Amino acid sequence: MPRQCNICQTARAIIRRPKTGQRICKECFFYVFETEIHHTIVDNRLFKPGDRIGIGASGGKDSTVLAYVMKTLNERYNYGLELFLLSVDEGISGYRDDSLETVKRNQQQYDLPLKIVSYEQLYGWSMDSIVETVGRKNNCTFCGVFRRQALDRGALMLDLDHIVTGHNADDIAETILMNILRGDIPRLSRCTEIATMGDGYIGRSKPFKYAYEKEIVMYAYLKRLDYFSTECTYSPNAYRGYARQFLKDLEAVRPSAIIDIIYSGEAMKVAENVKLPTMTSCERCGYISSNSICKACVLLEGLERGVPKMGIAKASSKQIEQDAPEVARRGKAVEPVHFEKLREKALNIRKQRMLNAATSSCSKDTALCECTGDSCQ
Ligand SMILES: Nc1ncnc2c1ncn2[C@@H]1O[C@H](COP(=O)(O)OP(=O)(O)OP(=O)(O)O)[C@@H](O)[C@H]1O
Repeated sequence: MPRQCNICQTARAIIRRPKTGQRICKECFFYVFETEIHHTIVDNRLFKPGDRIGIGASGGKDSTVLAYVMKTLNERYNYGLELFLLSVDEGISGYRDDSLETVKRNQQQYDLPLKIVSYEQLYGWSMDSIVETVGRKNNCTFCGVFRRQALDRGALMLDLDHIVTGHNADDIAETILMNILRGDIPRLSRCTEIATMGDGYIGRSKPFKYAYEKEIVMYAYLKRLDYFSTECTYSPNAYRGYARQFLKDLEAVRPSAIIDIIYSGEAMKVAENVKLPTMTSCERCGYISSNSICKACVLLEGLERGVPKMGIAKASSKQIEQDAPEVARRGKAVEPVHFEKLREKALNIRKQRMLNAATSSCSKDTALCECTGDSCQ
C-alpha cells in the first residue's frame, strides 16, 4: 500500500526529505521548503520593506531556486521588496556564456529586471585571458576576488540595498571545514554569518544558509525550473573538493552532519589573543580591504606587469617583484571606477528614495514591517 504523507496524512508520499528523513508529498515538500526560507528571512531580519534586492544569478540550481523562492515569498507574504537579477559574466567561454542564456530566460519567466556586469568591462581581463596568462592552477583566486567586487559594483550601479546569494547549507559546512583545516581563524569567525555588511554600504546575505543542497535540487526538479547544470570548465577548487567529498561521506551516514557542522561553527568563539584584520579602504579603488591595497588591485597589477604570482604566492610582493623579469606593462587593464564615486552616486539616489518612502505611510500588512509609528499601531 502506498505510504501517506507524514505531514498532510492524505496525499501519497513521493519523497523522503533529505534533511529530516520524513516521507512527504510534493505539495507539502514545497510548502515546508519555502516556509523554512521564510522563517530564515524573518527571524534574521534580513530585509526591510522597500529594500531593493539583487539576486546573485549565475543560472545554476541554487540561484535559480533562490530567484524563484524570493519572488514567491515576496508575493505571498507581501515583503514589499524590489527584486533584481544581478549576474557577473566572468568571460568563461563554453560555461558562463551558456549559463547567462539561462539567466536571460529566467528574467522572462520570473519577470524580473536583469543587470549583467562583466570582468572584461570592469577590469579589462576576462577569465579566459587570465587563464591564458596564469594557467589553471590559481585561476579560482582571481575569479573569486573579482566576482565579489563585481557584484558590489553591479549593486551600486543598480542602487541596491542588499545582495542575496544562493550559498546553501552544504557550501557553508564545507567552508567551515576548509577554514578549520587551513587554520584560517579570521575567515572561520566570519563564514557562518548569515548576513554581512559587505563594503559597509550594501548588505549581503544567504537565505539558503540552512537549506540542504539535495533539497534545492529536488525543489528545482519537481518545480521543473529552468537551470544550467554544467561545472565550470576551469579547474574546480581542489581543496574545496576534498572538503565536499568528506562532507558527502559524513552526510551518507548521518544526514544531520551538515547542520551540526554549521551549529558548531556558529558556536565557536575566537580566542581573545587571535588578531583579526581591521578593515580599511583600498588606496587605489576605495573598496573595503584589510590592506592598504585590496586583493583585486594587487592581482590586477600582477596581471598587468606580467607577474601573475603577485597576490597569490606566499612570498612577499617585494620578493616576487625582485625575482620577476622586467616585463613591459601590458596595458590591458582598465582602471576600475573608484568606489567612492559609485557610492556617492548611489547614496544620493538612496536618500531620495528614503525621502519618498517617508512621505508614504506603511501599509502594515507586510511580514517584514517593524514600524512603531502611528500609522502602524
Ligand atoms: N557569475 C555569477 N553571477 C552572479 N552571481 C553569482 C555568480 N556566480 C556565483 N554567484 C552567486 O554565488 C552563489 C554561490 O556560487 P557558487 O559558485 O558556489 O555556485 P553554485 O553553488 O554552483 O551556485 P549556483 O547553483 O547558483 O550556480 C550563487 O548561488 C550565486 O548566488
